[in-house]
Amino acid sequence: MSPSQSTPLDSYAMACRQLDDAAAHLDIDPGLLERLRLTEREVTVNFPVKMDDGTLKMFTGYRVQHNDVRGPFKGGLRYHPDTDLGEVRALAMWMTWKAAVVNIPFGGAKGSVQCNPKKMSRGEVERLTRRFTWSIASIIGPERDIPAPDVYTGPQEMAWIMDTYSMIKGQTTPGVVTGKPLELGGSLGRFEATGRGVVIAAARAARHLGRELENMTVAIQGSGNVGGVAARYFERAGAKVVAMSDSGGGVYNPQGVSSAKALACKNQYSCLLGREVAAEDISNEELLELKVDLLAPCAMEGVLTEANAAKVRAGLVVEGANGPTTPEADAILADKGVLVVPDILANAGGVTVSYFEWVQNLQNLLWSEEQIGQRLEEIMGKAMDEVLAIAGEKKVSLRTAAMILGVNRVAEATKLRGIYP
Ligand SMILES: NC(=O)c1ccc[n+]([C@@H]2O[C@H](COP(=O)([O-])OP(=O)(O)OC[C@H]3O[C@@H](n4cnc5c(N)ncnc54)[C@H](O)[C@@H]3O)[C@@H](O)[C@H]2O)c1
Repeated sequence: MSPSQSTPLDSYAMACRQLDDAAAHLDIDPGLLERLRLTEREVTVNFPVKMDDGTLKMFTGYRVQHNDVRGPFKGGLRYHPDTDLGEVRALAMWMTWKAAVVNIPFGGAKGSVQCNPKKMSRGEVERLTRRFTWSIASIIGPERDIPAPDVYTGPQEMAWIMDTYSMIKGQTTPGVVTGKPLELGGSLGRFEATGRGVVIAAARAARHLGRELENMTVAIQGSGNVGGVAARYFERAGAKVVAMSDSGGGVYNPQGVSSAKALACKNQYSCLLGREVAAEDISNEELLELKVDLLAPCAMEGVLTEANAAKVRAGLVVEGANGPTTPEADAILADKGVLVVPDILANAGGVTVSYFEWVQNLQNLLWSEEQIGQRLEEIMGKAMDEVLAIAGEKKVSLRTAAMILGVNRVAEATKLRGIYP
């Protein structure tokens, strides 16, 4: 497998390009660089699910394990009709660097199933989740590879994974997944962790620009786990959320959009409606080009591209989503003087509190919400400081600086371990 063989959706090529940009600042042996570029294991499974109407339907799922040199593989599980192996490879690689940037002893992995859960019943999603878990059970486990929620999966899917895995093993094994419901060993603060971390990163970045979040205007793409929670925390920090969106489009009001109302609307109608939240309806494309202080893409990858980056009017972009900015867009934004806080730093709150959840599961401990919040602030704050220092010293973007920090940690750990057998 090489970057040139990656799929037309160029997430993996994009991830490799970011790796090369960082490697240019590091003294890495070419063989080692090749090792870091390649994934360690890629599993594709085709599996049957009995649908509600009695028919049998085949689904395809992936689990890609990029690197476990610093600790067990770790990464989310996505349910999406457009997912493919190239996307999952990239997402797995980004997980490796992300865990290293926040200095947490995990490697990187990712999984996905090609499906549209919005068009499936709860029973169908449960059967799909359980059969997929069964199909990959031999390569996951609390000391091996620990999935977590990602796009269109959440605590309920994690509960089914935990239950299926526990049944296979003959013993209750909460540590096999993170992002579980609290009743099953989930951690306080895990649901909020990624969105909360986005706001911690945004606050530090704003301060770096000589500003505070208070009164800053914010546009958020995506109002799921990451975007929805980030909106609440931005409001708590005194920022004014003026636009939010989901896959169907967005809403905008320069005087502010109440995140509580927007999320209630989404709950009731499964979409955002301007008339319900006293705002104007806008498209996702328009949201990205709004005149705001801060733009937080919190949905899918590849939304800021060569085609629209020049039209971004925000001075600060904080990436809640993984891979929302292509390398071409990165260059355009840098030229315009837009500060981009990269995904592997900005959304690392999720993996950080996942680590807390895993540690609590392995030790049968329960930490308080206060402990979790405090440790999250410390870890995210330290990573932000380290990345800002590298960016200043080497005169590189925050993305390249974060990659330098993460890749170097993985490279050093790899050298120390050596090759066996
Ligand atoms: N959940 C986590 O802990 C976590 C951690 C780190 C990074 N991420 C990343 O954050 C992003 C969002 O994940 P999530 O967990 O919030 O998922 P989610 O399923 O909870 O929410 C996804 C949101 O994106 C919207 N969306 C989907 N397709 C869209 C499109 N084409 N245009 C605009 N909006 C669209 C959906 O309507 C929804 O509001 C993904 O890139 C994911 O990999 C998630």
